[in-house]
Amino acid sequence: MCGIVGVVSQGPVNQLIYDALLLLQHRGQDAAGIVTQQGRKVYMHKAKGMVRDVFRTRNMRALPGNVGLGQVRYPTAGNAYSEEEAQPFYVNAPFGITLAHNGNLTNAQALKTELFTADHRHINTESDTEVLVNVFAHELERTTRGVQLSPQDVFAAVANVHRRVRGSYAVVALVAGHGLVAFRDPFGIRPLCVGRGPDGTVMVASESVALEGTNHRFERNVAPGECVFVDLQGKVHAAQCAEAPKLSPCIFEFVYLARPDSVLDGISVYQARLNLGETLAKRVISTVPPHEIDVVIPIPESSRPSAMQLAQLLGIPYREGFVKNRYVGRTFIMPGQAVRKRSVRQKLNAIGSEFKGRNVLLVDDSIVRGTTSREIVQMARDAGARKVYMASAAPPVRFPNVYGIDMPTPSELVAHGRTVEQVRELIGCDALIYQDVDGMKNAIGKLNPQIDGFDASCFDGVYVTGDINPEDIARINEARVGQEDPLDVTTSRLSIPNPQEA
Ligand SMILES: O=P(O)(O)OC[C@H]1O[C@H](OP(=O)(O)OP(=O)(O)O)[C@H](O)[C@@H]1O
Ligand SMILES: NC(=O)CC[C@H](N)C(=O)O
Ligand SMILES: [Mg+2]
Repeated sequence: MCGIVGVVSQGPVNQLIYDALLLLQHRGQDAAGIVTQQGRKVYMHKAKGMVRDVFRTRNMRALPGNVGLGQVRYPTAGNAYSEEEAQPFYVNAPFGITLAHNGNLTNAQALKTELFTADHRHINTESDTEVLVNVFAHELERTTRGVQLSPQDVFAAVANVHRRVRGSYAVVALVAGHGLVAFRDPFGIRPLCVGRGPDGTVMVASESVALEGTNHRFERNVAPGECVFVDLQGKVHAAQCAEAPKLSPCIFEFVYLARPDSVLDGISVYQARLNLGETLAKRVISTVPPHEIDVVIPIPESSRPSAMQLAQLLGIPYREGFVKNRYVGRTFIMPGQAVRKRSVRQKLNAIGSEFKGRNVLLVDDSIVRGTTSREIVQMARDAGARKVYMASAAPPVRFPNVYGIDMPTPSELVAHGRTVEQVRELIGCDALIYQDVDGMKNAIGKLNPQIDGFDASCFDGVYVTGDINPEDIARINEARVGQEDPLDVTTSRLSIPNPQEA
């Protein structure tokens, strides 16, 4: 996942894009970039780092114009440490196109070969986004007659993109001198919505929080497969460009990725997490009698709504036992296991009095590599807890994700090939309670009956695009180079020993 935003206004947009990116920072912490357009000239600044570090005053001054887009990156393809793979990407023909992408193409390698042999286009990085911008540019070149670009030309090009590209992609692109293009893959795996400001400014963004926080009224979601073209006057043109669109958003957005104050595809992320807490409470009761739990403690940040609801239903006090260092970012989306592990201890610290002599139930939204839970259980014990129970508001993560979450290797996942009891042993807690897959789907799905289903592939191994096999997963993993922390002196990717190998 990454955060993307695009804006068409009648006044300067650099600060507005910056503000929107700050509101989307939780979706990507590794690199950030902004592109603006004045006349036919395009201005760009992108670099590695968080939004606040990437854009200094001098960079902001060098981003003039009333139209633009931006991105915060969480790398899932290519080289995490490479500045040149930060987004947006630029190609000069046709018209001058810049593009930012949230998602992951599953046929990027095949497309790269095809782009070279059939379309005579050179791809200079390992980024799947560079592949995507070149496919879009090539298709736009083919569908456009003359120097004027009509919305129909754009829609025809996007329809061809859908035919060639596989995987997940929510996209914003700027066609210099013409306008802003936004589209979503035919399954709507990654989110994208449109809003409008009081002065008529049109904004397209990954999450509604970016609209709300910059004083734009949410108007609608971009439908799966749909393309929205906003011309330079702010007029919105839209068309369905996919042959068989089906709304199947990624369920992990609701579990962890998105901000709780966002509403994605008609579902409040906060309400989704409350509902997960409710169904999890029922599972806790059947494993640990509530009278054996003295206190429910969330693992900040994302698990809070689920933990709160669970505690209320069980009638057990909810307490804040861990304090989060607000200057450390999200650990899961950091590249490299060593940096993630270090960060858990830097990020969370226990308040001893909440643990001493108590039986505690720790609640997290999800357990993926097990980095957080293993450290946290130990911290609870060190702080004097008598019994440490652990509950996860999501089911075990057993399968790789190929749609824009950086977990492509099964062996990285603590629950892959292990029973719940084996995971419990590894994490070191006294009982481990997981949500079940149907419970999760129902808890979230009932909030919008119009959703056709979810991509829940990391939980159930069913990939909505229907075309993923083990070779694809291996290839996608290979395409993900340089994700290890350069400071990491250990050789192993996962520091948790595999009991089957022991
Ligand atoms: O099993 P793991 O591999 O450790 O991954 C799961 C953990 O990572 C995330 O937290 P993170 O610190 O990224 O963000 P948060 O502050 O939003 O909870 C998530 O909320 C879990 O706590
Ligand atoms: N997480 C994402 O959406 C990543 C986008 C793109 N695949 C990249 O690696 O830059
Ligand atoms: Mg967390």
